[in-house]
Amino acid sequence: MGSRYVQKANDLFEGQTLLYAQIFGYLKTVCLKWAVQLGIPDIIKNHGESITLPELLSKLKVPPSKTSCVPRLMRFLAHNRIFDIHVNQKGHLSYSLTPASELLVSSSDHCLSPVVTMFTNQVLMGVNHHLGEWVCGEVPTLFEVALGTSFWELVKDKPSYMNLFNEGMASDSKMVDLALKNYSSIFEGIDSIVDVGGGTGTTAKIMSAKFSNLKCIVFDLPHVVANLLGSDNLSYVGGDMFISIPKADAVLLKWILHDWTDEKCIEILEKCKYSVSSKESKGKVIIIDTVIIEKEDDQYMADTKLSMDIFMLGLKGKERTEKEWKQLFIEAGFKHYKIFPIFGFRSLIEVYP
Ligand SMILES: C[S@@+](CC[C@H](N)C(=O)[O-])C[C@H]1O[C@@H](n2cnc3c(N)ncnc32)[C@H](O)[C@@H]1O
Ligand SMILES: O=c1cc(-c2ccc(O)c(O)c2)oc2c(O)c(O)ccc12
Repeated sequence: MGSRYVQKANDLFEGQTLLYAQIFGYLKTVCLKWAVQLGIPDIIKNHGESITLPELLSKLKVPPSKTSCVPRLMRFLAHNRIFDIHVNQKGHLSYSLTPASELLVSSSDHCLSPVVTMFTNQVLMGVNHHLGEWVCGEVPTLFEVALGTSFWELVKDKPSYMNLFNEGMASDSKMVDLALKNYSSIFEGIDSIVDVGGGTGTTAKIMSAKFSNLKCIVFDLPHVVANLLGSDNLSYVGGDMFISIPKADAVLLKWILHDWTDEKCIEILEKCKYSVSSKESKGKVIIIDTVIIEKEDDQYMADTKLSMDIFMLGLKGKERTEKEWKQLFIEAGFKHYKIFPIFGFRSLIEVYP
C-alpha cells in the first residue's frame, strides 16, 4: 500500500516535470531567436574554433548589469544542441558551433537565419494562440481568426511580411543544392522544368546553374515574380496555379502541397498533370515535402514533422503520411510514385502520369 502510494506520487511528479517542459517549450524558440538577434553564431565563426566567455562578452553589446544572462543563454542552447560548451581545467567556459548553429552563420552557403527570423516573428507566432477559438468557430482559417486576413493576403498586402516570407523561403531552398549534387539522375531526359510556387527563384537558379541545358521556369503569383530578371535558361512567369500552369517536361512543387487541403492539392496536381502531358509517360511531377513515417521516424524526426503539421493548421494545410500522399496521387489521376528521403525531414517524391 505504502509503496503503491510512493509509486503514484513519483508518477505524478514525473508528469509534473513533463508538463513544465511542455509549458516552457516556447523558450527554445525565443532563445534561438535571441541568439540570432545577438549575432552569436557569426561572432563564434569569425573568432575561430571556439570562443571563451570573456571573448564572447567583449563582442556583444550587453551592458555589464546583464552580462550574467549570456552564460545562462549559452547553457540553455548548448543543452538543446545549438552550441557546444567546453569547460577547461580551470573551470573556464568556451563555446563552439554545432551543425545546427553552422546553419546560422550569415556567410554560410546554407544560412537558415532568415527561416528563424520568419518563423519567430512575434505577430506570426501569435497566430497560434487562437487555435482553441478557431477550432470551435466557423471562420475557415486560423489566420483569419487571429489577424482578420488569410496568410496569402497578408503576404500580398504587407511588403514587410512578403519580404520576411520570401527571404525565409529562399534561404530554406538553398539547401536543395546539397541533395541535387547526389541525385542528378532525377533530371535525366528532362529538357524543361517549371517550379510551381517557386518564390523568388532560389531553387530554379540552383537547377539552371547545375544543368545548363535545362530550361527552368519559375512560376509564382504575379506580385512575387514582378520585376525579377531571368537568365539564358531561367525565366519568371506570373500566374495562379489553380487556373493554369506553364507547360514543361517536369513540374517541381517544393513546399507547396503542405500549404493546402486535400481538395486543393488534387486541383493543383491535376493542373500539373496537364502541364507535363506533352511528354506523355516521361513527364513527371517532383514534390519536395514531408512524408510522415510513423513506424520509422525517431522521436526527433517525428517532433519536427508533427510540429510542422500543427503549424500548417494556420493555413488549413497539413503534413501527410505515405498513405495520404498515395491517395492524393491516385485521385489526381497519377499511376506511380517513388519516394526518395533525401532532404532531411522532407523527401523528394517523383510522381508519374
Ligand atoms: C511555402 S512557399 C514555397 C516557396 C518555394 N517553393 C520554396 O520552397 O522555397 C509557397 C509559394 O507558393 C506561392 N503561391 C501561393 N499561392 C499560389 C498560387 N495560387 N499560384 C502560384 N503560386 C502560389 C507563394 O507565393 C509561395 O512562393
Ligand atoms: O509565419 C508563418 C508561415 C507559415 C507558412 C506558410 C506556408 C508554408 O509553406 C510554410 O512552410 C509556412 O505558416 C504559418 C502558420 O501556419 C501559422 O499558424 C503562423 C505563422 C506562419
